[in-house]
Amino acid sequence: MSQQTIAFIGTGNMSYAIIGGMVKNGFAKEQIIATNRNQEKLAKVAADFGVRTTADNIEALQQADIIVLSVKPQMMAELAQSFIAAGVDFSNKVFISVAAGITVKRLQEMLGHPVKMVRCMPNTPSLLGRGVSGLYAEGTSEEENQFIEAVFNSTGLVVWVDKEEQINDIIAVTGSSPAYFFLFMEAIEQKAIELGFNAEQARALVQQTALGAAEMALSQTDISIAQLRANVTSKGGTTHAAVEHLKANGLVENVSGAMDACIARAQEMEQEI
Ligand SMILES: NC(=O)C1=CN([C@@H]2O[C@H](COP(=O)(O)OP(=O)(O)OC[C@H]3O[C@@H](n4cnc5c(N)ncnc54)[C@H](O)[C@@H]3O)[C@@H](O)[C@H]2O)C=CC1
Ligand SMILES: O=C(O)[C@@H]1CCC=N1
Repeated sequence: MSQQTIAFIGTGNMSYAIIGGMVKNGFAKEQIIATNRNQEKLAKVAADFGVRTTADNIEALQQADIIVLSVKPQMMAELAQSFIAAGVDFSNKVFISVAAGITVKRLQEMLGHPVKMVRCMPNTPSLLGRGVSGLYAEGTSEEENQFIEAVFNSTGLVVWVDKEEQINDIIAVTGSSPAYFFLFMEAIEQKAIELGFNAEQARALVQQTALGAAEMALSQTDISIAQLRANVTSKGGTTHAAVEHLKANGLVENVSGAMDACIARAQEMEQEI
């Protein structure tokens, strides 16, 4: 299994990050094929990682044992159709879809076969080896799952889920959530500028504080996140005033509502695509 060839079809942001992690973690470059319609993007992947590249999806499909479907959800049906039209026997290959909002059943319908299918929900910090990937498998062997786990371990933390619908929960908790943190950072950055810091200072201040807070959580897992917050919050002090304002204005309920909206959108996409 370790010598399997893996093809990334539609190597954009997400697959670029996964390939980067694999190469850094000792997967053979010859084992990895990246495709894209866009030659510039392909040239970047080739230059950065030295993996095999091609604009021909069918060539990659033929040569690989594992196919990572990594185009936008709305492009998936057209891609699957082109696989069928090429007349390649792919019924024994393992497919991994990183697309949000397309079920295994729907992917199999698109491909016209009950192929072995893994759904993966990664996130963009995978680029730095700090990602989280949720995995759900149907029809794969233990050996295949181990290989796939090793692939995604090279980009960060891996969590398997037993039920497919939990992939939508993973989207809310880790797939989309880097954007929630970025929004919070943007809000602090914007206010810092309003307070008179220049743009460069505001960016430096917010990113260093976010990194410091994340590293404190990472390095002190024996202390709850609530306690880490309490440790900043002096009784009757400034942090207390700020945190109470956020709470009174519904921050916690808002985050919960945002995550529900994320899951609802994934479910809606399952009906649309
Ligand atoms: N960006 C994110 O944070 C996450 C994205 N995803 C999923 O990953 C998938 C890809 O997302 P991104 O990488 O952000 O998108 P992206 O747009 O950066 O990458 C997709 C790439 O596919 C190429 N492409 C489109 N059709 C093609 C075709 N027929 N043949 C070859 N190449 C083709 C495009 O040129 C593009 O570079 C989506 O399905 C999304 O749901 C999953 C988790 C997180
Ligand atoms: O926004 C999206 O639909 C994708 C899935 C998770 C992150 N980006």
